[in-house]
Amino acid sequence: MTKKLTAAVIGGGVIGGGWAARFLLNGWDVRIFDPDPEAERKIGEVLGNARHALPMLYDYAMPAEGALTFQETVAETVEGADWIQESVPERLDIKHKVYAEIQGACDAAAIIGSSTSGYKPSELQEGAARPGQIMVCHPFNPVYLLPLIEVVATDASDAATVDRACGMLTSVGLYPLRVRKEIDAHIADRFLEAVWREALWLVKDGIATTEEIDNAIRYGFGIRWAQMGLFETYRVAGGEAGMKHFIDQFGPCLKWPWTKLMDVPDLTDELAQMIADQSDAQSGHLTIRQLERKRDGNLIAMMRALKQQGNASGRLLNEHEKTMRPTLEAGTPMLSLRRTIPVDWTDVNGHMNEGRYGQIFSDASEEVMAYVGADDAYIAGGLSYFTVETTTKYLAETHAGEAVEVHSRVTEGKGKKLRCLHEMRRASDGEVMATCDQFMLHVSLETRRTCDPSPQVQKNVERLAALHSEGS
Ligand SMILES: NC(=O)C1=CN([C@@H]2O[C@H](COP(=O)(O)OP(=O)(O)OC[C@H]3O[C@@H](n4cnc5c(N)ncnc54)[C@H](O)[C@@H]3O)[C@@H](O)[C@H]2O)C=CC1
Ligand SMILES: C[N+](C)(C)CC(=O)CC(=O)[O-]
Repeated sequence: MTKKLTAAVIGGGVIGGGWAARFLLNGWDVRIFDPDPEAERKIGEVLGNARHALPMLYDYAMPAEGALTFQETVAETVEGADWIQESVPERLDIKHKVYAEIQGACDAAAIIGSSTSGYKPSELQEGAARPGQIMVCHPFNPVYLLPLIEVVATDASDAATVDRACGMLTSVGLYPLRVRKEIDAHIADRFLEAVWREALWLVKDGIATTEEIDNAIRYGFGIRWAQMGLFETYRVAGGEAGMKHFIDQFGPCLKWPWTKLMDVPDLTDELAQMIADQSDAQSGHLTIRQLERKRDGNLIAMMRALKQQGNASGRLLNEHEKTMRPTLEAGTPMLSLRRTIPVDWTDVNGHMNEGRYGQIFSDASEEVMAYVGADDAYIAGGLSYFTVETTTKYLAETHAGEAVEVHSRVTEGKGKKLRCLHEMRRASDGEVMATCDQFMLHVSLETRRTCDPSPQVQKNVERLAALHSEGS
């Protein structure tokens, strides 16, 4: 059995709360220290969002949540922890003080990651008892959904420890991007700063409002960036001649006055007020919590689309999900599927579309098939089952964010025939929400006609049918 891991989160604001949720929902125990008397409430709200959102990304149930505790001191928070994530305000003096407290009580083998947006790891390590223990692990908001973590180490860092840190990040569904050389603001924040600077000029110069700038991003290049990034996108934009042609064509523009480059507009009270007023006009009708929910729903739908395509962050989700696939156990009925209903499965009536029930019962039957030996390798060998008839009953409404379980029984299993009765139940109270009587026939994938299963699969199906008829 693998050891249950413990994370210590120091600073539980926007980012610390997101880290806590990411670890907790992946089954780690989490201890938090934050002197803010409101911290528990604020983290509770972030956790509420995360519990609703993160499980929707996956087609299997996530591990059981870890235990969450709030501590009174840094020392009791970090003692014995495997991972310590510092997310205190972006001030070097505060960070140094916190590292001294952390290193006075934590294990020497623990990872200390800093969420810093801009400091170099060598700056963080200055004056530390064990400098090599501290590395930048820079996340993106919301940490519970966005996978990128920029990992930046120094010559004082032990390479094996950095590798171990990256492995631990991967195990909770994150994407550690190793930054080769330390630099202010790592990689991604340099882009964000450049874009932000340009946007401030466009508002100040009266060229565009905050809403128009957001539209320029979300209706255009913002969608492209999520799937191909910058260089692959521009390679395609070069046409058949690719990147070289793109550079020949657009290279000269770099010298034209298209951007303000390093100029920073004076953030006067007047400019700050103008931006705040435009932002209020654009989004002031929604609370921050409502905007967070809207953001999370959009992110989930987009990432699930990439998951289906197996690209970018979607490929990472597919890899991570493999670690969640359960091993079925024979029972009457057998628990064939556990999952959360994603936001993109609902329809005009605000509940799960009937087509998705078909998906759920089909996924459940694939798990039963795999259990009896008709697994991926068997199918790759040219044999499988096809569904020829289903009768589905819809008994209760199913909503996005609800966790459901499918319990399956083999009600007929002879020769080419395999019949299952599936019940989809709400995980929280066991209420049966839908049933599906599914009749399948064994087929050859070469002839696309029925044929007998392999002797082993036939034996397994018969055994399961006998077991399930006893218990029914
Ligand atoms: N907000 C963002 O978009 C992002 C922020 N970051 C980085 O994450 C870090 C934290 O930023 P946010 O969460 O946005 O700030 P925040 O202001 O939301 O949270 C900071 C938290 O630290 C707590 N704190 C203050 N002194 C402390 C101490 N001595 N010990 C423990 N907790 C203490 C505060 O009470 C507060 O809850 C910064 O280094 C920032 O650069 C990284 C990625 C994105
Ligand atoms: C604005 N910011 C520098 C704090 C942004 C980040 O660090 C990353 C993010 O989530 O955008």
